[in-house]
Amino acid sequence: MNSVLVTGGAGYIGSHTVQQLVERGDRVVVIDNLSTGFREAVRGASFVEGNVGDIELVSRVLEAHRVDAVLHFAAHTVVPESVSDPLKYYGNNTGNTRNLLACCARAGIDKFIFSSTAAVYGSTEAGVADEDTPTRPINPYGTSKLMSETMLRDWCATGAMRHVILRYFNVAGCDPLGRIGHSTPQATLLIKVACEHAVGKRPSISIYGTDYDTPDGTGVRDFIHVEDLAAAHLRALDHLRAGGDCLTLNCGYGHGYSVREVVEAVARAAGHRLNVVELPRRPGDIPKLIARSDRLREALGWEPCYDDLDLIVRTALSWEHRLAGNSFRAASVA
Ligand SMILES: NC(=O)c1ccc[n+]([C@@H]2O[C@H](COP(=O)([O-])OP(=O)(O)OC[C@H]3O[C@@H](n4cnc5c(N)ncnc54)[C@H](O)[C@@H]3O)[C@@H](O)[C@H]2O)c1
Ligand SMILES: O=c1ccn([C@@H]2O[C@H](COP(=O)(O)OP(=O)(O)O[C@H]3O[C@H](CO)[C@H](O)[C@H](O)[C@H]3O)[C@@H](O)[C@H]2O)c(=O)[nH]1
Repeated sequence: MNSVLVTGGAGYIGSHTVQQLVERGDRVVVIDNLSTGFREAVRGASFVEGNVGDIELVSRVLEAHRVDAVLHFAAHTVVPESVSDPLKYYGNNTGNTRNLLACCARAGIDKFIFSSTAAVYGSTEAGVADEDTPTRPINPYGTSKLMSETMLRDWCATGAMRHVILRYFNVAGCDPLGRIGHSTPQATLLIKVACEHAVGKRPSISIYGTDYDTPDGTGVRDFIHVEDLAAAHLRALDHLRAGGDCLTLNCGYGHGYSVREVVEAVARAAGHRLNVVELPRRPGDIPKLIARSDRLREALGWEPCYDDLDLIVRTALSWEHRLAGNSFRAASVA
């Protein structure tokens, strides 16, 4: 039986996808250097610790596990860090993706699913993006991902490979059964940070900017539950295995919530007030970004199961309690 290679499978989104693949009976091998991932998050799959840019190592794994498709999650993901250290991002996100593609070429692998980001769009006029919206990233993280997209399309144009590029919007929430979650150290993402405050790991939650041209003055984002996003990867894999064409797809629900609404949802889930500090806008933030995600639904037959802010927040908070060693309602959050 062939295997799927999942790079970055010990990380937040990769581990949820590995779990779904394993649960439905796919054979999976993970390569992860554990720079931000966790060995114990990889359950039921083979695990190889190493760098996805290491051509010899990756080539050995592709051959030994008879890999027929690659899901490429491994990357650095912190936007402000990409501004202060852009070469780190071009090296890991773009350079290492090039090496991985070279290994696939050598091994004759013809199916590739790539973790891209809504950050490739930058600031859009109406705060909404479909896949044909011009890509104008405003930070090196977004550019490093866009460069990988271009490289992948160019390689696929030779006929050697077919791809699905998934552009994730704001990913949040955790496995509703509490087996794995979002453990990234020094997290900066809103729902994770707010939940860390709710369990007492941080003294407050900051709202960056209350003067945007949005209904309540705070930023608006399209939050997608990690389980729905993982499910989109499985459908993308099936699409490629069935001989489907190359696709670029937004991954979001098509509607958004404001930062203030998110903070209120976390307070509701926690059952107590939060210490909210209102601060000026965070440099580089855009007011609003919502996905048009009709193409994902039409091309892959994907339908969300967790499109509910309170549910997203409850699963995230439940995991945060587990990390903090508190008792929690893991099995009942869904
Ligand atoms: N979290 C989000 O909201 C979001 C949004 C858009 C896109 N993405 C993309 O999704 C993917 C996964 O992100 P995540 O949130 O799960 O982050 P994460 O940091 O939890 O996962 C990344 C994983 O890749 C591993 N890794 C990094 N560089 C590696 C290398 N050179 N070799 C081997 N392993 C390496 C890390 O150890 C980690 O396990 C990334 O490509 C990211 O750019 C995430
Ligand atoms: O402590 C916080 C954290 C965030 N925010 C606000 O919450 C919103 C969302 O911010 P996040 O940092 O959670 O997410 P971003 O929208 O900045 O970016 C995320 O989603 C992008 C896609 O849209 C990229 O994929 C990127 O990798 C990922 O960091 C923004 O208005 C931000 O200012 C706060 O007010 N306080």
